[in-house]
Amino acid sequence: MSTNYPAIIDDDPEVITRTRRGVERQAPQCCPQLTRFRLMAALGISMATIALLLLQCLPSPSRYALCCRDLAALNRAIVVKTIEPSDVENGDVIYVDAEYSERNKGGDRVHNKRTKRRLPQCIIIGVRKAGTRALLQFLDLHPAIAAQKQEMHFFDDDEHYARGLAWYRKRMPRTRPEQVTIEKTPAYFVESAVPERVRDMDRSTKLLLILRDPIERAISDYVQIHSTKSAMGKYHESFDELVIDPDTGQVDADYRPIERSVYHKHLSRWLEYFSLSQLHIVNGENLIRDPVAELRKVETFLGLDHRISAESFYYNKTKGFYCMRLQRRQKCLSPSKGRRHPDISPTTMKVLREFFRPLNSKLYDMIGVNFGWN
Ligand SMILES: Nc1ncnc2c1ncn2[C@@H]1O[C@H](COP(=O)(O)OS(=O)(=O)O)[C@@H](OP(=O)(O)O)[C@H]1O
Repeated sequence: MSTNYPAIIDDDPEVITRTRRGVERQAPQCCPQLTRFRLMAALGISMATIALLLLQCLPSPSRYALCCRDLAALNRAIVVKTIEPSDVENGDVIYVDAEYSERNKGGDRVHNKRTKRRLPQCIIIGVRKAGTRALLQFLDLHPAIAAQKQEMHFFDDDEHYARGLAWYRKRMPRTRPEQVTIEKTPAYFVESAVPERVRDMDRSTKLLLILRDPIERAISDYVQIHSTKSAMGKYHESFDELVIDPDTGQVDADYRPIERSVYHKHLSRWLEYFSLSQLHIVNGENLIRDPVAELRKVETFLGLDHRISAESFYYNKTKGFYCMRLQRRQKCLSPSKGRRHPDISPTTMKVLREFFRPLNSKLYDMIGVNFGWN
């Protein structure tokens, strides 16, 4: 059964502007009166809140000191919240309009006594190029989820790991006790030291793994590498050249984009340290087609209420993907997500299908789910 998304299936009028923090997209400034009205309203609400706090401050000197601290925090929050969207920093997200009224879920800026930084109870372990960013951003719509938007590379990078769990914890967002902290680093899935290290942090950690047709994923991986090399002015062979060994005419299983797509091999390492019940596998193709249905399964896995609804999404025709509709702005993933794939020769595709067929069967047997990729 497919989800009923809002009827508006439209493109966004966008202009690109450059800010202190990089490139972002803004809606054209067509309604200055509206902007002025919003500013006045925000000012009015701030003044009223300050007046209320001052009234509470009057009765006792100790409460006066406490209130001054609250007022200072409130002041900082007003400034910070209006100038910077924290998750623009990772370059993976494009804001379609200019308003930064981020939901104050964990009290990231105003430190509520009930919030603190916690180690992640859930980790998106991979797999690279399968939709890990979309999964993280979409889950972050849930009020009981707080995501670290930057990839931490804590468990796969020896230097980071040597800094210890306290270092890692300090990099997590502040959360209330009932919230789930999530981080995503797709490299975790394929790096051999990681499963044991995650188990050593907390054996009850919940793992999310998003998978996609291994051939499509390998092509996407190639496109990512190709675009980095092109940006550096370096020559890069075609996918066909890299993937097929010219001597044997067979798939080069050591080529990294292929090796990373051999899911059953990497997963078996994780299953030495975690039970299958601690792992939820997200279907990457379904997340593109019907995000809400796929996210519902994740909400259930995490033991959370179903709070992410179709109202939070709209289909962006230009991008060809669902984007997020927040309170007063819209947000798509960056252009590096959803790049055009090159044409692959039918011979290469045939060899790849034959290569992956038995490997996919091994994965299906391991997890008891058939993704129907072949
Ligand atoms: N809503 C939405 N918007 C844009 N892109 C989406 C979305 N949902 C899933 N995807 C797919 O995400 C693919 C990129 O995967 P990752 O985010 O895991 O890449 S990365 O490993 O973090 O670089 C990316 O792969 P390519 O299409 O090959 O670029 C997308 O297909």
